[in-house]
Amino acid sequence: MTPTQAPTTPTSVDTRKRALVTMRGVSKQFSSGTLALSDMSLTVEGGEFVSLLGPSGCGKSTALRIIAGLGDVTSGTIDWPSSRINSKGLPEGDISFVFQEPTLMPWQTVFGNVHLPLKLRGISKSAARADIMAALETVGLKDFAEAYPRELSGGMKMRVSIARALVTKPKLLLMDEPFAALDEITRQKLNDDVLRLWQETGITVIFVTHSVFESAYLSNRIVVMKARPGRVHADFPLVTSLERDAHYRTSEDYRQACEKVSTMLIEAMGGEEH
Ligand SMILES: Nc1ncnc2c1ncn2[C@@H]1O[C@H](COP(=O)(O)OP(=O)(O)OP(=O)(O)O)[C@@H](O)[C@H]1O
Repeated sequence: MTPTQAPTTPTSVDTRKRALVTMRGVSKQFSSGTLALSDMSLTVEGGEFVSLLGPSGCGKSTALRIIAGLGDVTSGTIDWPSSRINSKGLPEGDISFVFQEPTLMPWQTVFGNVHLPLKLRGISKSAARADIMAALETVGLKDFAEAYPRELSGGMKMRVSIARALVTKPKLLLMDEPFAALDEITRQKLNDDVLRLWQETGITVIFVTHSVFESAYLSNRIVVMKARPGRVHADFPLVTSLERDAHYRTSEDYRQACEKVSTMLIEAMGGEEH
């Protein structure tokens, strides 16, 4: 993947697939007493790119972690209708998580960092080499395999983190504000990278962001959550016949998409502009 090429139109991807994951009436109360989610229901279909937005603290990360099996529900269910379930109650085939911080091991090279998920499964570096190099090529970092994290920019570190998430060839990629700490130009480049990745692999993406602009650029579906306790406030597709590229950012379709997301977000916050 070359970061300078513009991705083709996401709407050309066939999203009329079966439900991949369904949250039904999910509530989550932490031991501190905080009710983070209340009766949240959401179905994500295979091949979708869903952005999850909402007021700060409305439970976006909690929802993502619950989908990833990183936290229990207090009530409700998470179903994987089109997958076989393993002994941990998770679907066979991988779910990968990309966090806001790249969380790389500083003492390991880029290659070693991307190897980690395969190493944890007992796969040696030599056996994993082809998959690691393919993941690095996907994010445009093939030539940096032997570099250490300290030698990389913030955007490159995030690319390594994405490569590490992709190396297991997951069917679901969960991204929790992955680009929030990056400068605007790097963020836009990584947006294009992720779009291209989504189109090339057919992976399903659930992407948490605070950015109306980012969600309107990336997604083919937007889910806006209400203020805590979180649940779905608005859920709508974003359809355009345009390529998502620099021209799209100045188009009427994009302006309308931003306006709609923004309006729903203000509604979800209780109707006031913050
Ligand atoms: N481990 C935890 N223990 C107790 N409370 C928690 C825990 N994790 C999150 N919370 C609380 O649950 C609520 C939802 O948090 P969460 O991080 O899911 O929200 P968010 O929408 O992702 O927030 P932000 O947009 O600010 O990142 C918050 O009030 C938070 O303080």
